[in-house]
Amino acid sequence: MIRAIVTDIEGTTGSIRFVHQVLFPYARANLGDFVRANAEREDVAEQLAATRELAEAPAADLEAVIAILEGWIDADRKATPLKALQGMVWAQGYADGDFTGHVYPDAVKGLRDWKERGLSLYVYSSGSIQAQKLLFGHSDVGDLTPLFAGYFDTTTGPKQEAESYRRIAGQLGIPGAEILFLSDVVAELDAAAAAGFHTWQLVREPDMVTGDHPRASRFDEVSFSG
Ligand SMILES: CSCCC(=O)C(=O)COP(=O)(O)O
Ligand SMILES: [Mg+2]
Repeated sequence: MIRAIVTDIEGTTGSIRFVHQVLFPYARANLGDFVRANAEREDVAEQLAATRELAEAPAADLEAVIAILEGWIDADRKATPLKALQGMVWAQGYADGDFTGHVYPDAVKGLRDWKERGLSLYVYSSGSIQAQKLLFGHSDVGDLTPLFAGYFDTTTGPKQEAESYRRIAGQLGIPGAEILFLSDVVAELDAAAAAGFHTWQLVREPDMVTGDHPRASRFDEVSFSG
């Protein structure tokens, strides 16, 4: 019996294209100037220090740290300090109306239906919690944040490690066997399944790697008891 649903974002609730062709290029174009202008801000300084530590570059000056972060964007590295800074940069883009968060119409309907059925909905993305709230708060169809009971990011752990899902279940106070995890990435689904979660893979693009998880191309194809 499923009581809670935890969903990935990129490739699951929204398109990979939006993340890679809108969000990441916006961050790539604006992160340097944002960091230069806000390096003294406490939350920014904290992430710059975390970047130096993760990159094992304690003596890196500001320009060197920016170069490290830009390299991580190019490599799509899910590094927690980069994700935190990207969220801060995207805030400006959403505020200026440069873009809205892409959410598939079937995902909007599915999430609304599941919430109406009494399920608790959560997000687990490599994007920071701030970035998740921005995307759903400024979505193509308006503010979807009232749908969600909570958010998890890589501060809980990497998405491809079972321990991260055990932590999520622990924080929710719900056994993994009563939680459904949705993602497009098999390694994430494998990790969730290893923690006892139910899983469905969203296969929204051609030629995607698939595994041993039930597959759906839309949220209304996802079925479970609960
Ligand atoms: C929160 S929107 C930006 C998504 C992002 O930065 C990312 O790396 C995609 O991660 P996901 O875990 O949603 O596939
Ligand atoms: Mg994904």
